[in-house]
Amino acid sequence: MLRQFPVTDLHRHLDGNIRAETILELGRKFNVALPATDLAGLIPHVQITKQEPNLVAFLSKLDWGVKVLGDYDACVRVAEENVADLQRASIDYAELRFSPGYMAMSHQLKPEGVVEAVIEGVRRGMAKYDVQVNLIGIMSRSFGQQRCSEELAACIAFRDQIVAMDLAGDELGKPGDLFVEHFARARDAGFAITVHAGEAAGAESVWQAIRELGATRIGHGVKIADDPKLMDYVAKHKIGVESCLSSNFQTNTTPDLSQHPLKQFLAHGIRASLNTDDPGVSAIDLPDEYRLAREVLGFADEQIAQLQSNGLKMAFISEKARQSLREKAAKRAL
Ligand SMILES: O=c1[nH]cnc2c1ncn2[C@@H]1O[C@H](CO)[C@@H](O)[C@H]1O
Ligand SMILES: [Zn+2]
Repeated sequence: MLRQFPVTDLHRHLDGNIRAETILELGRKFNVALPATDLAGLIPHVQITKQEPNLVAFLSKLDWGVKVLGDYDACVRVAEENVADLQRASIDYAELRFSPGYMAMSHQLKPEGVVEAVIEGVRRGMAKYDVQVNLIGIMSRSFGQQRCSEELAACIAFRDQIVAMDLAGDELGKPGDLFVEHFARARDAGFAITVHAGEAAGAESVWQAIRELGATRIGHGVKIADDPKLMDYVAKHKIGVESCLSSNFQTNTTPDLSQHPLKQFLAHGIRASLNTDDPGVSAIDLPDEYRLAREVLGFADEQIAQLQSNGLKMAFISEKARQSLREKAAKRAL
């Protein structure tokens, strides 16, 4: 990445970035029977070590991280550690997304309490580290409509501290049509909308997310490249595409990364940015993704700068905040 421009990560799951050491410690604390008692033994259960056959297999690697969240303090801790990790990855501004129901479910916590704890952890992290963070609430579609309603209600209860709502999880098993009412409520509450679409399912899922759910940004959107009309639409309407290279390889969405459509997106004038998805689970961070863009997609400085510029434009922040991020990066270049 180019240090003279702001570095953003707009698609980063806080609950897909729980450190393996923390999982071990919290597992001991809350008497959760983990599949291993040491780090080397645990890693294959909580990180991707080889390409997974599909999205759902990939997603199962996030489960141990949330199974050890035994109380609200544990949620505060992982949120604060997430902010520390941002600084380590040289990120200036991140949107951390999380699924309060998923984080709450193993120990019967309340989704509202999880939201409050995550806000507190991020607040503590921002007091310590030179990083700006906004939060995105996730509705985990895999657990159905009722659970998603509860997640939305928990986020609405903290409306002022969450910028957007997202839909994540099993895109094939739980299509977007099941969540039209949820997103109407989310938009009424004033949230911006980003939706995971065109990852496991096809271009029609992206059309649905834009037209029926009101998405102005799309998570992954790999399958946009299959539909020329959608390519034009996304470019014309400045729909932001949150690309995540390693994740797309590991979920088998893009079995050959050199064929990833990010290159076509940029060439078509689509506002696409580079992001991590689940850095802890994928065992990568943002600098690795920029390295892949150069080495596997052959990007030169011009395209790297475009990705960073798109990330800043897509961010769910005010113009004033955007400008202060630009100024911070420009100073660093002197
Ligand atoms: O790449 C992804 N695609 C779809 N859903 C995802 C991905 N990574 C994580 N989650 C989902 O997000 C929630 C936790 O934040 C969980 O529902 C998890 O399954
Ligand atoms: Zn994601």
